[in-house]
Amino acid sequence: MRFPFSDPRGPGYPPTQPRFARFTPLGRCDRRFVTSSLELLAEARKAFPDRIFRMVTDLGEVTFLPHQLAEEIKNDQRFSFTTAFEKDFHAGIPGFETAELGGLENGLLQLIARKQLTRNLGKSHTVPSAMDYPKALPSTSNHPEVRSVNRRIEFKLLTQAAQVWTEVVARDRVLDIVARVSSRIYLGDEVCRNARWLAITKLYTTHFFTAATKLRMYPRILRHLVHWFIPECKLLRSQFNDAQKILQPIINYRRDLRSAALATGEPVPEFGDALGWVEREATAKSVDCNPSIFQLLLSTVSINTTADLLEQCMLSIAQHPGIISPLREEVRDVLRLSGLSKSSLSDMKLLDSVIKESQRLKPTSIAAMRRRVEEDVTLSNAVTLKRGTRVYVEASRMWDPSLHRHPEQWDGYRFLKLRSLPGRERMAQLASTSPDHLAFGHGEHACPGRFLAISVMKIVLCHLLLKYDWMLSPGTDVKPITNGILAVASPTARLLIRRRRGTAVPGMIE
Ligand code: HEM
Repeated sequence: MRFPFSDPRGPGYPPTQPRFARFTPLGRCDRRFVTSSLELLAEARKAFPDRIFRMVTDLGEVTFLPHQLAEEIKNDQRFSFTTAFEKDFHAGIPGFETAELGGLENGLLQLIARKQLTRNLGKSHTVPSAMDYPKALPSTSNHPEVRSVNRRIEFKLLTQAAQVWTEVVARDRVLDIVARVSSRIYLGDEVCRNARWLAITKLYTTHFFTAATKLRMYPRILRHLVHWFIPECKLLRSQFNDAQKILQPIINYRRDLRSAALATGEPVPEFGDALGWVEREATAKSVDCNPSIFQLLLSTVSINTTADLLEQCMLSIAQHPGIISPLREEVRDVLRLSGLSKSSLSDMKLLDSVIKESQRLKPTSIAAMRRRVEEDVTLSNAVTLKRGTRVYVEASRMWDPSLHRHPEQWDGYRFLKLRSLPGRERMAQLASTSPDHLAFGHGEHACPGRFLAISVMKIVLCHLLLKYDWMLSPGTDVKPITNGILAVASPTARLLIRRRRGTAVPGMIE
């Protein structure tokens, strides 16, 4: 496999004025003609190994810390994730309401992600739990309960059941599945099949990032005015209004039910989804929270990130078809033994390794731990970072030859093998974070939704591996795209997919 971060426009593309224009080791050097942000970061790292350097980026000037400092800053309150997010995503400007809540000051989102979403993975109102049904029921797709579960959760890549090869755009199909599954968890049965909501939840994040980037091209002082005229910002506002129109009646209905129950002394209904949890937690903490904004924020942090890694994983598997049989074998063995449950998902160690390896080569961001320095800080290497400095930590350990053998190659067994080394078992797991693997961040702000994302990805992959064959469409472009700090799986990659015969496995929904 080629190193995936090469310029998506292909070799020989003429050097352009890059988004990242120059880097300076705290003010010394200047560089101009580099073709991609990834190459520029790599050059800077080579020039200043293990040192701090600065770059001008689409976010303004950013200071990059070497991975050695990740541990030092990871829980330091003077490095704020909140203000970095607010400033980068225009909190306070209409349409960017999620950036305000994204400030995450009230901690509601972290709380829901950490406490409710992770803890309730095994309960009946969440999608993963829905897989527990078949365990307790005869494993036949004709059983009415199984059929109803099947209707509620659709893991279909193809609408038709035909066993013929059909070409699909990987991104579209994967995003579809993740949006449906996530909406089922976040909003319950009422909304998860609402086509208008699904369209919003799939597109909002892309519009959010595009609009934010466009707006950043204007001086901060003008942004409160110009956003009214930027088409992407208009689109964001209209999506926000549409989301409110869809969600508010449900929110009102639930509130009415609760008030009626309180008035009549009946038990107050509990709603086992994120819409219900956030209302309850906000009341308990006495904080204001607009549930529609909360849902959009949840979509922003979770749906595209999960779909992106899932797509990258499917593409990697398609590029290495030798891994498919061992994966199917592992999934089948685990399901036969213990059905689909939270603990059986952790027994799928090869699957875990395959996803982690796909993430290692193409994380969602080429640098990690976005923070803003809130007061002057002198680091252990005697460098002082001034208040207001925007900081990232270098993620290059994931491709470091001193850490990984042939780091440029995809090896689905890499992290499985690492598990067998004394002292490395925990670090080799997909959910673990460390300065060597920063794809979920690290420290206090490390992604609290990763346990949910991992379960969702594993469940979807179990279904896909057992029910479908897939391979790359001839000539399709699988190269990821890097845009500034972001890296996304190829948005145009096409797969050939077909339904498999005779895939019934005990403990698995047909
Ligand atoms: C494969 C999927 C995902 C990836 C790759 C991912 C990645 C990340 C990363 C890199 C961070 C920043 C960490 C840091 O700076 O130290 C983050 C933060 C966060 N993520 Fe995720 N994420 C994913 C899925 C999810 C899901 C499903 C949820 C929610 C259900 C979620 C909720 C959050 C929240 C709330 C934060 C902010 C944490 C804080 O401020 O303390 N993420 N994520």
